[in-house]
Amino acid sequence: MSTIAVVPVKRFGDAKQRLADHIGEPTRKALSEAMVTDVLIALRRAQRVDRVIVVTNEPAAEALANGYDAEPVLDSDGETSHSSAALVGVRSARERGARRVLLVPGDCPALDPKEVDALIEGAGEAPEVLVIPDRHGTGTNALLLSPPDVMEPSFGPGSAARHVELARAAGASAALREVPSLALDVDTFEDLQALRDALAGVIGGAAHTRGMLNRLARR
Ligand SMILES: Nc1nc2c(ncn2[C@@H]2O[C@H](COP(=O)(O)OP(=O)(O)OP(=O)(O)O)[C@@H](O)[C@H]2O)c(=O)[nH]1
Ligand SMILES: C=C(OP(=O)(O)O)C(=O)O
Repeated sequence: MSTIAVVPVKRFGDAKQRLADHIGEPTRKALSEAMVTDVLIALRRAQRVDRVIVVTNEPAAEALANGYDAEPVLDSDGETSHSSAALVGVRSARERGARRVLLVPGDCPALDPKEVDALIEGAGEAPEVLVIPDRHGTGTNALLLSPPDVMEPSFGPGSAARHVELARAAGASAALREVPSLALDVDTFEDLQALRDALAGVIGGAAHTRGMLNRLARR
């Protein structure tokens, strides 16, 4: 069954506003770029992901997509939200024959290709939605949608429980699946610390983000 990963990426100049009190704009841009790079490298290594689509209006992210075997797709004008960018990607994935879509954020750089493969291998029969929560258990970091249009994503606070409800309302089976490397998105300065601690415990992966974290630690 063809699985396409969809990675929405905001313009780097607008991204990571919740880090603005701690990190200046040039470094935030560089960090965003490093994280997207690591996500694309991990997805390229995942054997169960047939194709990767990056939804973005950011020229640097478009270039990264081209460089890492992904396909850039333009977001709508004004990049209205994570959920609407995800929908743009789902539509493109369906046009390319996807039977399943994995929505992955560009700010989960610890992403482990083996965990991605295990998630996809463990998926059941469609219609099904698997919700991968953040480390707090309340937000959603990834969604595995089978078929891709089984429901519309609804990211934002409290989205893990909401996604389960929406899936069930659409007549699909729905479950939360904890995927450790997908729990670590970077929204806040505390998330950066949690990521740093987690990466210290594993060898390999997230090379670009590790470099940025080292730079930040030296400041
Ligand atoms: N293409 C696109 N991607 C988005 C949009 N909003 C969020 N994203 C992406 O969705 C993923 C999760 O986004 P957030 O966790 O909200 O990150 P963020 O918007 O950079 O962070 P804040 O500015 O602090 O809200 C990241 O990969 C973002 O780049 C959007 O409007 N368009
Ligand atoms: C990360 C989430 O949403 P947003 O990208 O809108 O912050 C979420 O739903 O947990």
